[in-house]
Amino acid sequence: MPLPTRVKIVDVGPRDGLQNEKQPVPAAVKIELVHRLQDAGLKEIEVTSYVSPKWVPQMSDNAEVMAGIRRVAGVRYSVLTPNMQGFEAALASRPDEIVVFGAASEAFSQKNINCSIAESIERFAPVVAAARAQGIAVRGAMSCTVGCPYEGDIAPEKVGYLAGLMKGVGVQRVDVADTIGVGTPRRVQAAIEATLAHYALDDVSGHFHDTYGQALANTLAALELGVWNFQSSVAGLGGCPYAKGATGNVATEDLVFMLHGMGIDTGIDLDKLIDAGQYISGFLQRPSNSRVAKAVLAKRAG
Ligand SMILES: CC(C)(COP(=O)([O-])OP(=O)([O-])OC[C@H]1O[C@@H](n2cnc3c(N)ncnc32)[C@H](O)[C@@H]1OP(=O)([O-])[O-])[C@@H](O)C(=O)NCCC(=O)NCCSC(=O)C[C@@](C)(O)CC(=O)[O-]
Repeated sequence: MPLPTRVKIVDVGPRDGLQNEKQPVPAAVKIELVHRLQDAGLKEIEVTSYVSPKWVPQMSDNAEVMAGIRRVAGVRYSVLTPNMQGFEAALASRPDEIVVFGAASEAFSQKNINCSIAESIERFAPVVAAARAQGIAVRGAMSCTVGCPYEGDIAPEKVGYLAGLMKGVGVQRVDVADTIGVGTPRRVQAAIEATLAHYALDDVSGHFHDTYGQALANTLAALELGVWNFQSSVAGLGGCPYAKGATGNVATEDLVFMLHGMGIDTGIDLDKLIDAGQYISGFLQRPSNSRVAKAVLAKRAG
């Protein structure tokens, strides 16, 4: 399969990147981050989540953040909605896309959303139907498609099973997420292939955390299968509250550098993206996790 010539990136930094942050991040900072990402050319941004503020306090300003962003035509703003309560709350903020999120691991499903895989699908079904009736796109995040912090290795069959359930309730596209970053290229390909039994190539994206330094290799493995949608996090921000020790997604800067180096178009201005990463890293008072950002900043400093 020839490699794709263009790639679409969803920056999940404002949501996945910040949800686990212990220090309060004011809504104004999150809004500014979204603005800087869109100014850098991102066409899809995962802004926030409508989940329980007791479970994920950092996202409790969801409505304020969504109300504060300056929308740009052609940019898709997505939010996570695990159930009807979240969807109804999100509706007022007019997201372009909602994300239901399930797991290929029973244990992770219980820890993350307090229900079994089967129950999660029952919760998603009315959310998906309501969103589609309102003309809102629906994405499904599939966590732990390679490994789970509680169950260990996850077989591709479990990924295929979840993808089939997502498809069955009308989820339009799905993310193959390596939540704890233990995936290696061939195992990630197996998870993607299991998903491709239910979804077309154009509707499958890769979401790779970089905990074990495998995320770019896994991206290349996904590109080899023809996947051209990916999620990443500016400055490599992030981690999941229910996956201890898991670090952030692959840094968007590193992903863009690799893709541009391979002649694959992303529509993103790397310098502006690095500035966006510097903005949030400056606020958090720690260096960016992006190796590319570190290298470029050192070069800029002369
Ligand atoms: C899913 C729930 C809400 C179920 O939580 P639950 O306790 O089973 O829900 P419940 O229906 O029994 O309600 C209990 C309480 O939660 C409230 N509640 C119920 N629903 C909502 C809602 N939508 N928004 C706000 N509040 C809500 C509800 O009002 C009630 O409040 P109380 O009466 O006790 O004051 C809970 O488990 C939760 O919020 N979990 C957090 C999940 C989360 O955000 N995880 C991180 C994101 S997933 C991720 O990072 C992985 C991903 C996507 O990036 C891909 C990857 O890398 O793997």
